[in-house]
Amino acid sequence: MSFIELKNIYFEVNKRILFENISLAINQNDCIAFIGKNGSGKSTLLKLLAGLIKPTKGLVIQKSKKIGYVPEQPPKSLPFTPIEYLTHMGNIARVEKGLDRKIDTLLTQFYMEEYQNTNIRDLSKGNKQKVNIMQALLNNPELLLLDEPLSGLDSKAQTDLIGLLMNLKKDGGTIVFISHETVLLEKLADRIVHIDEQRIKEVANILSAVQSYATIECIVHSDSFPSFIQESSSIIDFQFHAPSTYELKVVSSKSDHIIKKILDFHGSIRFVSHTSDQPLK
Ligand SMILES: Nc1ncnc2c1ncn2[C@@H]1O[C@H](COP(=O)(O)OP(=O)(O)OP(=O)(O)O)[C@@H](O)[C@H]1O
Repeated sequence: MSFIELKNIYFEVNKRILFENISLAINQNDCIAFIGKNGSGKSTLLKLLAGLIKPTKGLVIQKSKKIGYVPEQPPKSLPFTPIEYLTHMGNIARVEKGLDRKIDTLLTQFYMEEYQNTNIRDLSKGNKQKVNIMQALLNNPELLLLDEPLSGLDSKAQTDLIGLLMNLKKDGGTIVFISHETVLLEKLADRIVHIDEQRIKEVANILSAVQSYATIECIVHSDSFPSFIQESSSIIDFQFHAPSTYELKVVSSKSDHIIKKILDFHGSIRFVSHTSDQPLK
């Protein structure tokens, strides 16, 4: 039996059909990424899995109730410190034993000890996002659902979080996440589900999900990894070649935008080609 299953789901919102007869079986220890363009329904599908919303028609069958959910928006202006907030959230999640210890461990794992008594509304976006993720881990979830977990995190925090998620996966956890970041897709996902036109389709890799992409070879001199590569959701893959030379695969329609970013970064373009890539059937 699947760990969690969507069966013949229809979902309608504001008279718009968002999903039409979709089914998806998720097994224990699967690590699945949802990809798709803005507004395709990724967050809605995650909320259906979390049981936060109900489908118009169809079934969501959950084997475990130990679900952690990381929403897209971190808490913004809560009048609590991380410790107070996590204590409230732990009580709501009915974490009965060892809540204080669990909170301490999470504060350490996320390098948040120095902010434990700072009001959440005074935290940076990245640190708010860390609190957002920590609340989902309080009850040692068997299924973790994350909506754009890397958003707002600096590259060190991103690497730390990816490490934490990889450990959860190694320990048998089941993870479903939405991310535009190729690094997370590459390191974590063993299944990629593309949401498009009210349907879902499992694809072999992220390149299979886009109709066409451009290859841009560029030279960027930088002591650290160029931030725009990391931050751009239009870059679907990259390789580092000779010193300072990068080969980027970008969504075709966004190639001009990425070329501008490279030039803004004082980089230079060596080569651009547009390829039509047929999606896998
Ligand atoms: N409760 C709601 N009320 C009205 N519209 C909604 C509701 N929930 C979702 N929608 C609409 O459904 C569509 C899909 O939204 P959703 O947030 O799931 O997309 P997404 O793929 O996660 O988008 P993004 O990549 O921009 O975050 C959007 O057009 C959104 O406005």
